[in-house]
Amino acid sequence: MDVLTSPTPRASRVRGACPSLAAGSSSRLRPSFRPFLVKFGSLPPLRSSLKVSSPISSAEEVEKNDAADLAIWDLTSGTVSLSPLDGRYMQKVKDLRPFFSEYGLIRYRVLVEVKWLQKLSQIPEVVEVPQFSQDAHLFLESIIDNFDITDAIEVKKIEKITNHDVKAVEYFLKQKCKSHLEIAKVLEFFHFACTSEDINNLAHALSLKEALSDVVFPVMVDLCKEISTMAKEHAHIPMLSHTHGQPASPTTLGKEMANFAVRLSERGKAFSKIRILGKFAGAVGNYNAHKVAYPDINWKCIAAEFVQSLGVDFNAYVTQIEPHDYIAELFNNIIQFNNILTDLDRDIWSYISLGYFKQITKAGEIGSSTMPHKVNPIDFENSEGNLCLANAILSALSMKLPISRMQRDLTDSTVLRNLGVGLGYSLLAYKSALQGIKKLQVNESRLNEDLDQTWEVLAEPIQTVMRRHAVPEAYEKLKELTRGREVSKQSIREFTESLDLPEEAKAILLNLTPNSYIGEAEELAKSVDEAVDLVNGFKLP
Ligand SMILES: O=C(O)C[C@H](Nc1ncnc2c1ncn2[C@@H]1O[C@H](COP(=O)(O)O)[C@@H](O)[C@H]1O)C(=O)O
Repeated sequence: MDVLTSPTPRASRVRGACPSLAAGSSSRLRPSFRPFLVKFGSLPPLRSSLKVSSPISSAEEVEKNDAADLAIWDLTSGTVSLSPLDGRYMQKVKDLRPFFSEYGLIRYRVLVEVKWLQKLSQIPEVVEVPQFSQDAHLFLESIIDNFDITDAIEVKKIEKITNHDVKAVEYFLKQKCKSHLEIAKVLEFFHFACTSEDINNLAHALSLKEALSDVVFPVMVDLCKEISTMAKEHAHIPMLSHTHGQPASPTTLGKEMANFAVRLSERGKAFSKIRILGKFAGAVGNYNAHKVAYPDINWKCIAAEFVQSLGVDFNAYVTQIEPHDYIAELFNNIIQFNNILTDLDRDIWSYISLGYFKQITKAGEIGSSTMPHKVNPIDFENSEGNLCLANAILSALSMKLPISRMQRDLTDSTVLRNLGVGLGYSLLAYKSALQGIKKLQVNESRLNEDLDQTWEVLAEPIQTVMRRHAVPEAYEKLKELTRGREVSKQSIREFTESLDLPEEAKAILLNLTPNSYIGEAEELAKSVDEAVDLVNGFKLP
């Protein structure tokens, strides 16, 4: 499976490797490398006048090439790829490839087909498939465990003839097993009574479940942890609020981060209620063929057992397809998580723009190509941009997938090939936000400067205490003092001194500064862990 984590030349032949648009870069490649790219579809052929003299003509020869060539391959395939997820950002999202590449889909299909044959051998009434020996089971398991890119390519070759991607998997398995005497006798029971969707829906369910648990959730959790850590570290640091973009009652930096940590972790908790569903009920969901072939078997029970044995919840009421409602529910929750993160990205962008955060600089890095002084908030901008793409794709999938004409149409097939794209843009956005957060440095003097210049924020507590002590027209008096006027520490103090208030109340007001007028913000931020439960990470049920 490792082969999919780096785009080796052979991997590029599987569906999913994008053909190039970037013809212009071709003539700068090392001569030995270029013909390979042409051969496998990553570059258009050169005009004859540009042809290099000693071309390498086969994949085998290229594979013998040195590590430097492969490094160039990495760089080159990234530079010419159509999709930025497979190009510029490949390193950040490549962990999703084993699950959502076409290789991944074929591998999961192989797994489901093999497990179904094994299950049939355990049903006593299916006498034609006797209990497999341990050797036969081991042989079948090894097909799953040792599945590699060569196998995937073999399936693709068969698909070229069948023009049916699932049938190609069945033929591949028959081919693979015909050398095993015991299994060879029951080859016709591969894909027995199945429609392709029986295989596909479970393959997609497994890829989603495993990719989320192994790759996406851990990064979401890291993000929440990082934000809660900020909440606790900066719990006590006062910050001017900006409702409507205007100076408003102070908060603390930590408390604002705590809000995000809690919101994001609530979305995380919601995953535990979303059941990943699977069907295995044949061509139109009623076990029609099954019942004719073996009338005495309780096929619904067998299907439920089989689906659950793969770690997927059973959906009994289906057409040809599992209706994908759970994918919509799952993606809607991710969309909400992404929306909250967009809100955080924009807030941090704004705080950086106000100077409340500085960003740690790295020698050699450039901020602006023309304004040498700049340190731009590019990580948060990258995150926001990719969240926009992620949500566009995830919501397109969530709106489309639950709709299929009558007992099925095939529109979902091509759409489902993009599950990893929506999650890929999400993962990239999470990683960019994390990268940005790690560079942040609080600029306390700048925060204090703003607080020091906005003594008018004390108008709210003064008028509230005046109202408590029944001073008439409290609000109106403070409005007269502060609205649209220059307000200083001095003018606020003089006003407070002049009030007809009990001495104790007055002393409290005179002690108040914009820095100390933060309510319970510090305590709320410090106790963020009570509201954010990340110990067990995010989990599907
Ligand atoms: O089990 C069956 O096949 C039943 C059949 N329904 C189908 N169900 C699932 N896959 C099918 C179906 N039909 C075609 N194909 C094959 O799907 C592939 C579609 O390719 P793409 O649009 O690139 O995603 C592409 O490989 C297609 O050949 C029906 O008639 O109801």
